[in-house]
Amino acid sequence: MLHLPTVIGLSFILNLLIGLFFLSVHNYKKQSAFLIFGLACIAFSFAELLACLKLILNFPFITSYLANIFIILSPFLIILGLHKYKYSKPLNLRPIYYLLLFTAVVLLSVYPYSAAQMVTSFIIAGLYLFSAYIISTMSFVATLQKKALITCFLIHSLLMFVQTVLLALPILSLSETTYLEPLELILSSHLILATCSALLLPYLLASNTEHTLASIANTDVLSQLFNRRGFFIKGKNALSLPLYQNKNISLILLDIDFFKRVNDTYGHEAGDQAIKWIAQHVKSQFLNEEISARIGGEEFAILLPNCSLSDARNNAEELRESISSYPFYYEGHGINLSVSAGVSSTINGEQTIKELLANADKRLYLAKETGRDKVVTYDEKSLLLQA
Ligand SMILES: Nc1nc2c(ncn2[C@@H]2O[C@H](COP(=O)(O)OP(=O)(O)OP(=O)(O)O)[C@@H](O)[C@H]2O)c(=O)[nH]1
Repeated sequence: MLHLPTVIGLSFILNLLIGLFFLSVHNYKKQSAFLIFGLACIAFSFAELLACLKLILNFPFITSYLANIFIILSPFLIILGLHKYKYSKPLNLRPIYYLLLFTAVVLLSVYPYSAAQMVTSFIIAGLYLFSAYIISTMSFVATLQKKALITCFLIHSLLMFVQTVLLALPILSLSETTYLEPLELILSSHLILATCSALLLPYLLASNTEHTLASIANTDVLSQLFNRRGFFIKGKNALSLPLYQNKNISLILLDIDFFKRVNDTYGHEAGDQAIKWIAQHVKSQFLNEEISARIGGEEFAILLPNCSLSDARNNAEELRESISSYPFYYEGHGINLSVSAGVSSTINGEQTIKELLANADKRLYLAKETGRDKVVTYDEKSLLLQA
C-alpha cells in the first residue's frame, strides 16, 4: 500500500514546482496558455493544502468546499490552457462554464457531507475525459508523450468515475460498506496521475516549440522552401537513410536569368513575387522525396535521391520549359522569365552534397555563359557550343 502522506507531500511539491516553471515560461513567452497551465498546477497543490488542513482545522468551508473547488479548477484550467494553446482547434467552453457554476452552487449546499466528494469526483472525471479528447485532436511532434498524456487522462477519468460510484453506494443506501481502502488507493493514484500529467504537459509543449523553432531556422520566409541551412540538414538526413545507400543521387541548381532586370524595371517587390512564382513551379513539380530549397537570392537547389543524371536532366528540362512557357504577371505586366540549370550526379557516399553542389554550379555557369535558358549536365564548354 502506498504511504498516503508521502504521496501527498511529493505531489504537492512537484505540482507547485511545475506550476512555477510554467509561470516563468509565461514570463518570457507571454503566451496565456502557459500562465493558465501554471495556475492549474498551483490550484492542484493549493487544493491538497486546503484538504490537509482538515487535520488541524475544523472549518469545512475551507477544508472541504474550497478544497473541492480548487481540485475541480485544476483540470478545468488545463482545458482552458489547451483551448488557448496555438495548436488547438477552437472549442466552445460555454457549457463547461455553466456546469462549473452549477457545481459550485451544489457544493455550497452539500460541502459538509460526503456527497461533496462524490459530486467533485464526478465532475473531474468528466473534465479529465474532455482533456483527453482535446489532446487527441491536437497535433504534437512528440507522439509517444501525447499518447502517454491521453492515457493518463483516461485512467484518471476512469478512477474518478469508480470513486463516484464507491462514494454513491453508501449515500444511496445500496451498500453498508464504506470502501475506505479502495478509496484511499484511488486517492493516491489520483495524486500520482495528476502529477504525471503535469510532468508530461511541459514536455509535450516544449517539443512543439522546439519543432517550430527548427522549422523557422530551416525555412526561407519568401519562398517557403528550405533555406541553405535546411537544405544541407535535410539533404544529409535523407542521404543517410538505408533506402538510398548506393543509389544514384542527383542535384539540380537553378538560377533565374537576368533577374536584376526584373528588379530594376518593375521594382524589388516584383522581384520578390517572381521568386515566389518560381518557387511555386518547383513545389508543384517536386512533390515526393526531393528536397527543394532557395539557397541564395535567385538560386534554387533540388536534391533528388534515387535519381539518375538523365532523369534529373529531364526533370530540370521540364521545369525550365514550364517556367518559360508562359509569363509571370505583376500588376498587369506580363514578365517573361527563364532559368538556367546545372545538374550533377553521383553514387550516394562517393561525393558530399557540397561537392555535388559545386559540380552543378560549374555546369550552371556554363549554361549562363552559353546563352542561358538551358540545362547543362556536363563540364566541357566545347561540347556545349557544338550542340
Ligand atoms: N527582389 C529580390 N531580388 C533579389 C533577392 N535576392 C537577390 N536579388 C537580386 O537578384 C539579382 C541577381 O543579379 P545577378 O547576380 O547580377 O544576376 P542576374 O541579373 O540574374 O543575371 P544572370 O544570373 O547572369 O542571368 C540582384 O539584383 C539581387 O539584388 C530577393 O530576395 N528579392
